[in-house]
Amino acid sequence: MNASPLPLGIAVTDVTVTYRNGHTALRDASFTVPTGTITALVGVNGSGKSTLFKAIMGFVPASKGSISLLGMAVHQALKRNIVAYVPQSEDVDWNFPVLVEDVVMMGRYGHMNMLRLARARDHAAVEAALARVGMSEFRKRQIGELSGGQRKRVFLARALAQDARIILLDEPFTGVDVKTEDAIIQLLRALRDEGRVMLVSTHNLGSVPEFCDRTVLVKGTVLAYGPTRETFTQANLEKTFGGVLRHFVLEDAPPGQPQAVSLISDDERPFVVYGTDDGTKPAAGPR
Ligand SMILES: Nc1ncnc2c1ncn2[C@@H]1O[C@H](COP(=O)(O)OP(=O)(O)OP(=O)(O)O)[C@@H](O)[C@H]1O
Repeated sequence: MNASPLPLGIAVTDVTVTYRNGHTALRDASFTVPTGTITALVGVNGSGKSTLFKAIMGFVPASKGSISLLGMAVHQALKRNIVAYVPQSEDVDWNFPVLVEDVVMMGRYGHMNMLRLARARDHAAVEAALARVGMSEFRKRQIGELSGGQRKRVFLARALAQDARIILLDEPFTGVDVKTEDAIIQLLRALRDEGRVMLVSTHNLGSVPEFCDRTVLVKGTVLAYGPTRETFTQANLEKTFGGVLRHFVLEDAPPGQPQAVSLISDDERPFVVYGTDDGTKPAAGPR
């Protein structure tokens, strides 16, 4: 007998979000994310990525459409601690005096009673989460005393302490060195292999084909979504980024090298598209 299929990790259907000032940041956005995947959320500044995260977290209401998380409505999923949000650095007050271990303990709040008294299992979860992101020795540090990469790891540890099945990461690589980025990617892969869902907004286009199974392209709505191989194409990226995409074509390569190379760069790591063997035009998609 076949096992019944797992519910979709995230299903967003025809979602429109209008802020109180009347600005519609997302219109009729639809996409799905299966469980056990890392999905990139890609788009220019102001295209609606954070708005999508806020709608998934129930911070802003959708004026139209529906969102389901592991088959549950958002409010049910939040109640069951299924979803965690790792915020953009700019959204955090780093001057707030709080220790690293206290930030990670916040991930346990949903598992505690109203008095928020941490029990042995909460301390154990915090310890395990800090160890997993390599931050155990920083547990007594003030959060404001950490580097950008260390801060990201602490917020990821908070999501792990929560044992969230769906983790939303808002630009986790901004201000992070390549070594830390690689360490975060390794961790995300391990979490994917445990069957969790990671939705990651990023401007590091070059890293997307490397570690994201799927991609959602956003520009005030969802333009395209699906396996990265099919979605993350030069044509789709041009639609998504329009004039702001820096697109260089390097030609006249030496013999034996790809005959044309396009560098598509939004911000940080560029996305490299190698040319066809006859050297006439760049092939879309990573190699
Ligand atoms: N609270 C708000 N009230 C009104 N408009 C908002 C609000 N928050 C965001 N917006 C607007 O909604 C649009 C989408 O913003 P959003 O923050 O979702 O973009 P983003 O894709 O996350 O951008 P970035 O890459 O810069 O983080 C923008 O035009 C923004 O100015």
